[in-house]
Amino acid sequence: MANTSMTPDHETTSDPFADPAGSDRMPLEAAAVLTVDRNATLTIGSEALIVLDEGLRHRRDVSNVCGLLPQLSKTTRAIPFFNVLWAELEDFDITIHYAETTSKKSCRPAYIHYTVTDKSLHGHAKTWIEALMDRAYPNKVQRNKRIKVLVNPFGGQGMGPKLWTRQVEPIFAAARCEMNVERTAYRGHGIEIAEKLDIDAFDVVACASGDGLPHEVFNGLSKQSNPRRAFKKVAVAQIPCGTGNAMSLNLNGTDSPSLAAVAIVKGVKSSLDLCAVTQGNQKYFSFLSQAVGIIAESDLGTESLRWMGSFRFTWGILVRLLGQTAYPATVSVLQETDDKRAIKEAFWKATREQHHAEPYEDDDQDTQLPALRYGTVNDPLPGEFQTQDMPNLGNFYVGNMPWMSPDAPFFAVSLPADGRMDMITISGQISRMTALRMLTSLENGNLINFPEVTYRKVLAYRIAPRMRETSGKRRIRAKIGRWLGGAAKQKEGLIAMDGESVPFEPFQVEVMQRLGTVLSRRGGCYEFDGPKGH
Ligand SMILES: Nc1ncnc2c1ncn2[C@@H]1O[C@H](COP(=O)(O)OP(=O)(O)OP(=O)(O)O)[C@@H](O)[C@H]1O
Repeated sequence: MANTSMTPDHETTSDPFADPAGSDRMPLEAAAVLTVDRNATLTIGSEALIVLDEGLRHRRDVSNVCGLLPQLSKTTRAIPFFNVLWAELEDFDITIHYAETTSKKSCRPAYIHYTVTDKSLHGHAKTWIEALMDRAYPNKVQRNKRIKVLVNPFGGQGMGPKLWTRQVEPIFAAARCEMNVERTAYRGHGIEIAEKLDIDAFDVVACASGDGLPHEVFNGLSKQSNPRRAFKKVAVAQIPCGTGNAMSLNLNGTDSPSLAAVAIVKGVKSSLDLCAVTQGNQKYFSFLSQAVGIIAESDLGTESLRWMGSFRFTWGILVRLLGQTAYPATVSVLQETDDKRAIKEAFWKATREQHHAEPYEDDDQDTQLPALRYGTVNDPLPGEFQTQDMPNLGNFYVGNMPWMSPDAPFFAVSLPADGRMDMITISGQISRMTALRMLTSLENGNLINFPEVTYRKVLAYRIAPRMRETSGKRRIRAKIGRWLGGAAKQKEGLIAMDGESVPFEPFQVEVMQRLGTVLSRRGGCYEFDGPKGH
């Protein structure tokens, strides 16, 4: 309970604790408590806003303090500052909007309304509201974000528009965000919208979709006349409404649309490495992952299992692991290290330092995209690349974020802006027992600790996948696997780029450090805290 004896004196202009900068704002200690009337006190605590309302004990009608009290006997409530969406004073009326937690996976907007009865408290109430807003929106968090919202009407199981209207829009509105909403009408529409976006009119593009639409938005921004500035100016965010919601899991820390909405409102602008991909004559950007082999098939080859939701991905892997499928390829890599101990140490160090990191700076003077340092997939292979033929490759997976789906943090030591991609390769010939152990350890981020897993930090790579040979037993196993795994018979192998299918052809990738901008809940780091084991 708050110490209500701290109630400060009324408004004063000669406060001994006054801000030395000469602002007329009262220091926090003085502003911490506001007695609204005889019974109600609002206190700015260290972690939360504490509401004491003794009057409610005697009141039958509590509807005007929506969401304040689950039971009449309870007269106090702590609202984390993170959940405070907006606070304002109009004449003598205080309204505090906040996100009320309704379950582990959802919240809804609620508000508290009080009238300041002691008129002489007006000045203090104003200062108090400002102090509360400073706590609710610390330094690096922008208020009143101007958000371009893209809604994919077919995202996930077609629930996108409903989730947006019911769970997200009311939270953005309560937080006084400006919104401009547009439904995507066809594949590639997100690219066009982002390409033509007035980057001075918006701070954020939020995609109510799976990971496909954010991928399109990054690529649309790259086509702006001043792409470097577009990337810096506009943060890309995801409102998780798809089947693959990795971006939101990693940056908002949730795949719940309502909780993600609060994370976006409170999101801190942060840099993100982007991967420049060349394939054939195409050039585009990938923000999340590139997969050849088992993961691509588990992601793209399980369309008929959409009813399983995100579990279809895990199921797809499981079935294929049991089939010991190999996906042959030639892989050329410019790697920084494959020393797992060094990789983990660098991760912990970066994570510790993140707490003292400088705020995001938009000081990039360049206007155009950085040139490709290693050429395209059509150029001769750069001398620094090390080439390996991998006839028994089972899993080739490159990621830029830890979680690829809920409970699947494949890239446990991935960092958002280290200028490195995390590359995992696993042989297709590991025993089924080991494969199962890997799958069950995945949740804790311990895949990296398996000796059978090669985990590298890389700057660039090229991969030329080949069709796999299927004969005898393998063909039968593949058939059973396809049937169980929900895959149609396909002539070619599959490559997944941010979860979307691209042609089964060689491609080359290089990382462009800090090129993209996103919103992150804690600022500059992902929500996964690293491998749980060691
Ligand atoms: N109106 C539309 N009609 C058809 N396709 C669309 C439409 N709007 C968006 N798309 C496309 O749908 C693709 C997938 O989008 P998104 O990721 O939002 O959905 P999803 O169902 O969750 O997919 P995933 O399973 O890849 O996560 C994107 O490539 C996007 O271009």
